[in-house]
Amino acid sequence: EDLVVDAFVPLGPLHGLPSTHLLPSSLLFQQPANVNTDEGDPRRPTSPGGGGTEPTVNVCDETNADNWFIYCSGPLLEAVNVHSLFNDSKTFVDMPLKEDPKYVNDLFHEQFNVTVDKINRDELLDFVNEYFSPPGSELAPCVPIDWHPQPQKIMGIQDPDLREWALSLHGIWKTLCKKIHEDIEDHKERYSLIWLEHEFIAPGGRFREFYYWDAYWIVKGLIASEMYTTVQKMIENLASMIDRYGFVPNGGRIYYLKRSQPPMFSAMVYEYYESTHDKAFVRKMLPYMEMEQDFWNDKRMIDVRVNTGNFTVYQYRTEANVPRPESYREDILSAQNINKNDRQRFWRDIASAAESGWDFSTRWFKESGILLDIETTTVLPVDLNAFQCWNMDILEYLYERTGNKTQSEYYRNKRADFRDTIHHVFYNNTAGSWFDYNLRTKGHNLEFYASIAVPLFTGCYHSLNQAKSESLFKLMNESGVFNYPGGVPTSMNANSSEQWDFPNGFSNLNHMIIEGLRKSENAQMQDKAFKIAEKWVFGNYKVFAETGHMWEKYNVIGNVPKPGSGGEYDVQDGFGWTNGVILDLLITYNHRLKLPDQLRPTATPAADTDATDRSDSSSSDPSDEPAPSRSTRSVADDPSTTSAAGTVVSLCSLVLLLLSF
Ligand SMILES: OC[C@H]1O[C@H](O[C@H]2O[C@H](CO)[C@@H](O)[C@H](O)[C@H]2O)[C@H](O)[C@@H](O)[C@@H]1O
Repeated sequence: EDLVVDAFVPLGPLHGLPSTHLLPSSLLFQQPANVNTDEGDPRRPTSPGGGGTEPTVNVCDETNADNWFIYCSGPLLEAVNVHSLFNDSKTFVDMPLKEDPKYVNDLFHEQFNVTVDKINRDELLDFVNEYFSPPGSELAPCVPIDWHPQPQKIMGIQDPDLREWALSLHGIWKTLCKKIHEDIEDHKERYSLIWLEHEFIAPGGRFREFYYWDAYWIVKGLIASEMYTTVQKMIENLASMIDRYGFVPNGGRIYYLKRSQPPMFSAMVYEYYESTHDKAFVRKMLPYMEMEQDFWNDKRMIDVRVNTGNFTVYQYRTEANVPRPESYREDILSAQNINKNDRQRFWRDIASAAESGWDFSTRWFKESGILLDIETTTVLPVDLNAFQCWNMDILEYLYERTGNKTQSEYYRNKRADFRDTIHHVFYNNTAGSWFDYNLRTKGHNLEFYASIAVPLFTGCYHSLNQAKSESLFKLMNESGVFNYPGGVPTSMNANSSEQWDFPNGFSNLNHMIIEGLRKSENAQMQDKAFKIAEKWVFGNYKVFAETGHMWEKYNVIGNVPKPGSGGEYDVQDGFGWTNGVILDLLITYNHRLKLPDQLRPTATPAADTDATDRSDSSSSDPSDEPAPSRSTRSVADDPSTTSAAGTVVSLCSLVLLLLSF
């Protein structure tokens, strides 16, 4: 029954699923498009899949957005995805409305008074072109007011070629700077973008809005660029999110309103303070830091019983149990093999993985290692708890700096207790490291994930107990994760084809590992920190020299440099956290980092001599090639809209399928 009446959606390989899929009608709304959004209307949009056992919790609804029926759920969103108007599901939900949402919704219902499968695709595309503007058109480029061509710190980088490169990266802040058009403030209901007063640095590519945890590494880079006012503005933007919503959403769009991302707000305030000693600003931010703590304490804590007692820890767990609008088609397709009664749980675990920032990774999957077996809310994540431990530490420190002894002491005690909790729940004495804890298996996941190094980065262990950090180092060393030419991989799982797995290396994870080792008291670990920094910096440099871009993630294997791949969207360029990490490392090691001669711009390119990794890097799969950077185009011109040829193939498939019944 799933296959009867649908538009056909041939899609590329995704989450290890075969390459052609039909978007199953039984997962979608089974009602004419002619519904309205009034509470009392019995035909009011329900959740896709229906039939679930839980009440539907949409990612945005009438409680937090005036235009939820356009961007978060409903027949129009569904139709755009069923008919595959765009290659990337995120394109449509980022398109501003030209008229009021209710008006456009009513027009849509009038014009398409049929079930979604009967809608004519070309007419739908015309409709979208007529009533929506291109994604990103609500954002203006900007030059941050504190941008100077030659910041002192960057000019202090000793190696001339690395300094030149750092200046280029410093220049990219002007490309990634975004300012929301002023007139949007009076018409917020026409946008999925959440209004922000100040300009900000976006990650880049399809990520046009702010992203929460990305912002921490962007801030590190802005500090290297001596752009303290921009840092302040970015922090103020995030504080305004906490003020309005009680927490920082995953990103700056209304479809992110039911989930957060790793909590780095306090860490950004801390980094800003360490560079500026601006106590007045810290005093202003402390109430927001507290409010954010309330969110994580009230909404994201869970009790766990382990051998040594009962503890309460944090986990990633959103309430939303529907497909993510920015990945609507992907989530519908993935769910077709999930039992109807389990789909809401499945989508909640999907969105909870997105809250972790690790979307997606075998880290959240059962032993089978496939997305269909995702169980994010069964996992107690070591990195989140280590971040929270750091937040308590930062609160203690900043309260002390600003003269509030009582609160400082409160957080000192809280952090000391929580450090013990982390030990009891996450530390595995036999393996000598911290690991995620699984509530189903009642044990640690002993596979390597770069997240096990986060307690080292956040210093969440007794400072006198250096043996703990040394044994983590030993474990990582012995498991071979330091042996790859391009940096440390995210995991050692090579089978998932998810982006947060092998062979991808992410700059934020490599940065945390480097910083954790660098700040240790062990010379061998500090030396390893430098070696990883060299690999990461030189690998990024090579790829930049070759492609002219900084990428969201990198393939760490093989001497032929490559951007990363895998997951549900093309690798993106820009890229906020990548640039931030490189600038920070170039400043941290400004006297030590020396570009190898063969990488110098004047050098003849060296032949690739690495035979071991050649099989991976010489892949002839064209989809393996780095994706070209995207730019904003009108919808009609957008090459990402699916082709007429694709539709003909789809319709042929439909005829064949119907004949087979
Ligand atoms: O559209 C799919 C997902 O994209 C985002 O996740 C990825 O990019 C973010 C921005 O760089 C990054 O913070 C995250 O770690 C990446 O996995 C988004 O955050 C997800 O919520 C979204 O579903």
